[in-house]
Amino acid sequence: MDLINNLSDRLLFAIPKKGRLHEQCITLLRGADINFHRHNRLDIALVQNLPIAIIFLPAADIAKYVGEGNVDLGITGQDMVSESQVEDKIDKILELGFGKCKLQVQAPDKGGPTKVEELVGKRIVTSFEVLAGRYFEELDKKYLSEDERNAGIKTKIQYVSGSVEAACALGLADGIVDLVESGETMRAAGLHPLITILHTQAILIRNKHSSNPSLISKITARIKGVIAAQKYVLLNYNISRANIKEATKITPGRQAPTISPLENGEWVEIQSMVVKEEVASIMDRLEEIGAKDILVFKIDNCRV
Ligand SMILES: Nc1ncnc2c1ncn2[C@@H]1O[C@H](COP(=O)(O)OP(=O)(O)OP(=O)(O)O)[C@@H](O)[C@H]1O
Ligand SMILES: O=P(O)(O)OC[C@H]1O[C@H](OP(=O)(O)OP(=O)(O)O)[C@H](O)[C@@H]1O
Repeated sequence: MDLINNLSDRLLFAIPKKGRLHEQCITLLRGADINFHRHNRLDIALVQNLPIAIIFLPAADIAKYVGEGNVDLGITGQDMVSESQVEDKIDKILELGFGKCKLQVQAPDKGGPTKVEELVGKRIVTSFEVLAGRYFEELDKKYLSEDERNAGIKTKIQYVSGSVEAACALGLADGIVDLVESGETMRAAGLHPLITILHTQAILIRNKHSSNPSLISKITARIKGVIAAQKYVLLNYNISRANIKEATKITPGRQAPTISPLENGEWVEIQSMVVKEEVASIMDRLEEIGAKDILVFKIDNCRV
């Protein structure tokens, strides 16, 4: 198939071709019924049921491509958007709730600094040279004297593309700036955090001037539905009429709970969406007020 000639009428939607965000992006698109087949090693896949082409790119490049308008829509980390300095060229459509982590300044446990200002004038290694550079430029202004600055002293930021955590052990750096989620990689490298520069998660972005806003709205609504379905479960239980007020305080629902009478007249059935992470404690509280037959249902997809 002539892929390139097939792209002209399609909305171009970039997702990370590998790495931390890749699998979740694929799951999200599948859940949104955006169907495509990626041929072996090809970085472009045509969507079969919508006029969209999925473009597989390094997460680090997606913000730049969307910002420049080479692609219309993309999923990448907020960190990549800030690092690429394209915030004025893109619209952030939606936070996606995965890829959550922090960009932190880190230093060696043994003999390393305990405060970030101790790194001023020293060597920092990072893949985030813009964000790290901006952060330490401010610290330099604050903590270096005018004489020191006039003498050309400043914190040195060196870019590496990966394995940033090895830099201190290799003698290349006094501190690093890198992403931390569980902290396992940091601890394994004998490092500790000094300060958080940025909180990040995966986001859906569009170019400010991208065409086909109605298709973008449709994709956004579908993705929102998948995210909400992952976040909520449906709770169903029976409760005596006397306890309806108390029960609806515990499960108010998104708009309001659905309350249906049971045949015996004294009891009702209540149905309500609840946040998945809170379901166990909500069930405990419902039991305490006498709820029976509490059932939890997974939501496959929804529009809220
Ligand atoms: N440990 C993590 N936990 C959650 N999200 C992360 C983590 N590490 C990175 N991310 C998010 O995923 C994005 C891509 O990071 P990743 O390390 O996968 O990038 P990559 O360098 O393109 O991939 P690779 O390391 O395979 O070359 C980051 O910009 C960040 O938003
Ligand atoms: O706090 P943790 O849960 O240990 O995660 C942090 C690690 O995850 C990312 O790297 P990744 O594993 O994606 O590989 P990379 O070094 O190739 O970017 C990041 O660069 C850290 O190294």
